[in-house]
Amino acid sequence: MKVTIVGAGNVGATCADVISYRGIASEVVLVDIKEGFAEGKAMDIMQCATTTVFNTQLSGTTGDYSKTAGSDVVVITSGIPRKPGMTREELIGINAGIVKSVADNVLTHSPNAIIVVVSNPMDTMTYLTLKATGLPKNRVIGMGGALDSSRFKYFLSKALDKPANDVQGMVIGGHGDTTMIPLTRLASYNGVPVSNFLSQAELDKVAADTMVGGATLTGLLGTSAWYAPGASVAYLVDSILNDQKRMIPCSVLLEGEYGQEDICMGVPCIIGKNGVEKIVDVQLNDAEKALFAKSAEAVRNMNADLKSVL
Ligand SMILES: NC(=O)C1=CN([C@@H]2O[C@H](COP(=O)(O)OP(=O)(O)OC[C@H]3O[C@@H](n4cnc5c(N)ncnc54)[C@H](O)[C@@H]3O)[C@@H](O)[C@H]2O)C=CC1
Ligand SMILES: O=C([O-])CC(=O)C(=O)O
Repeated sequence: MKVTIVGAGNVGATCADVISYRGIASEVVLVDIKEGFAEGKAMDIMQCATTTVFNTQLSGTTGDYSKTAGSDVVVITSGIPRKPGMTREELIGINAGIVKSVADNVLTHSPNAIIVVVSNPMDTMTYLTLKATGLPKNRVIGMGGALDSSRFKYFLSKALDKPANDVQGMVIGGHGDTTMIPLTRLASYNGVPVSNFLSQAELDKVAADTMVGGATLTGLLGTSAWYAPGASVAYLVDSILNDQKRMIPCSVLLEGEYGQEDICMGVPCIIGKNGVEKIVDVQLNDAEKALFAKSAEAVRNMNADLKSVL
């Protein structure tokens, strides 16, 4: 199975690294626009093959998309990340043009690929990719909810003082500082509702910390995060390539689901070899429905800015 990752920067290279050492794909091609950068990242990761023990074949190219031909999955991480104090939405001006041209290039050589969109503002970039390529909706998947959910579980585990892998939880809605919806009502500690252990004030703090999880890391690091983002993309790619049919919140085209039309937003999806195989309809309560509608309004306003590129 072959994966192309466009953008060999922090997130793209971390994703390639995780895919390799976990043996998720047999071949990974990194593409970047910066001369020699993807080649260098691929060589550096390949030199781990005998110490972390993997057989994945990695290569890099500066913009030669013929090397990506026949990819099963293409991950788009190309574009700029935010700096402290910025929102993801402020990246649209530069990233929209990059994502659109990259999507065209990859499809020329891999017409059957499933595309995973990572570049921010991710929900809008996913919508752009879908509209610009005309691909069926099962083949364009925005990655955000997997990451936001892993952060949610991290903050829950800290509040509970229990291992993160014993915590279940999900974040839906937009992948933005104010648009994410951590579903605290449905989160559990090994199947027991977390409200059995945490007060409403503690749960509210977990939700608030989750929503600004990316901004907090950007403030600490000076650029946005990459370890958890790269690993989250690899987790999603694994479910596609190995047909695991995991339920993962992803940004996908909604056509009436969750009361929304013509918008890509985070909802729980079954992810398998066909990409998005099913959107799972979770019964939200009235407060959650209102948050989802508000989140959709913000994402829709952002999508309106795509008029110049679409
Ligand atoms: N959806 C999500 O959950 C997350 C999204 N992101 C987003 O992912 C994107 C990448 O973030 P980082 O890897 O940290 O940035 P980075 O700056 O480390 O890497 C981006 C790479 O894209 C390359 N690039 C730019 N234009 C290109 C083009 N036309 N073709 C090929 N390569 C091109 C750059 O040369 C650079 O190496 C950002 O937009 C960031 O906001 C980051 C983390 C999580
Ligand atoms: O915060 C950012 O800009 C990058 C991102 O999407 C995340 O880490 O969640």
